[in-house]
Amino acid sequence: MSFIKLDAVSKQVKKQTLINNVTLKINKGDIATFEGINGSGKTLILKAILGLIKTNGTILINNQQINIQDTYPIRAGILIENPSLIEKLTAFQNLKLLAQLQDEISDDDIKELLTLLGLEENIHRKIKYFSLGMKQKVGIAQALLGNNELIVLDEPTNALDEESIDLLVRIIREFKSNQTTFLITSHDSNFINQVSTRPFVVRNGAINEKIS
Ligand SMILES: Nc1ncnc2c1ncn2[C@@H]1O[C@H](COP(=O)(O)OP(=O)(O)OP(=O)(O)O)[C@@H](O)[C@H]1O
Repeated sequence: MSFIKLDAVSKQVKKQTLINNVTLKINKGDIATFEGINGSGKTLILKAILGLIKTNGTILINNQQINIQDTYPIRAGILIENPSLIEKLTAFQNLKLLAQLQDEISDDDIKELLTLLGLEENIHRKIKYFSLGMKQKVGIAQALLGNNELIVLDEPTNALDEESIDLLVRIIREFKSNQTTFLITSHDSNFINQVSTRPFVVRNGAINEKIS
């Protein structure tokens, strides 16, 4: 059984086709990547899979149909577009807010994750003093926090330097070994080549498997 299954998924707004008849299957533990130019439909496809936008067609997660008003059937960590952070709180406090929604995340887990992302010196610093790349790392930490079955990262390399991208590649590979499933959009083919186990190309809202 596929973990994520899309069958003839489409979205039209004012006669414009934004998602064009997408059919695909993703297995548990896959790192599925969606590569495409600006405006090709990468973010919309992630939003559709997460049940954040209404679409035609069928989206199944663990064989359960997704509807926008329903509770999402699995635990998912999400970074879509810009990280949503409270500027007057510290990196630790921002993650703590999220951790409180789940039972089993300790303060040490939060510190460990921020350290893993290279933010150990800034754990207790307010977000308003963070650079763009540092904010992006806290956004990535939000998505990685807890025991998520699915992690969705929309353009995670935005604002990251080369060294930080290498670090992110290592972290994603490490999570993959725990059978976590990733959906990642990027226009950085070098990054995609390093992490992807299921590369897709998005063009005008349509998706094709990337042939290497
Ligand atoms: N709510 C909406 N209503 C109408 N059009 C929309 C809406 N949201 C997105 N679009 C359009 O859908 C297309 C795909 O948008 P999407 O955000 O998925 O692109 P993307 O591939 O993620 O681009 P980028 O790399 O710039 O983030 C774009 O042409 C965008 O203008």
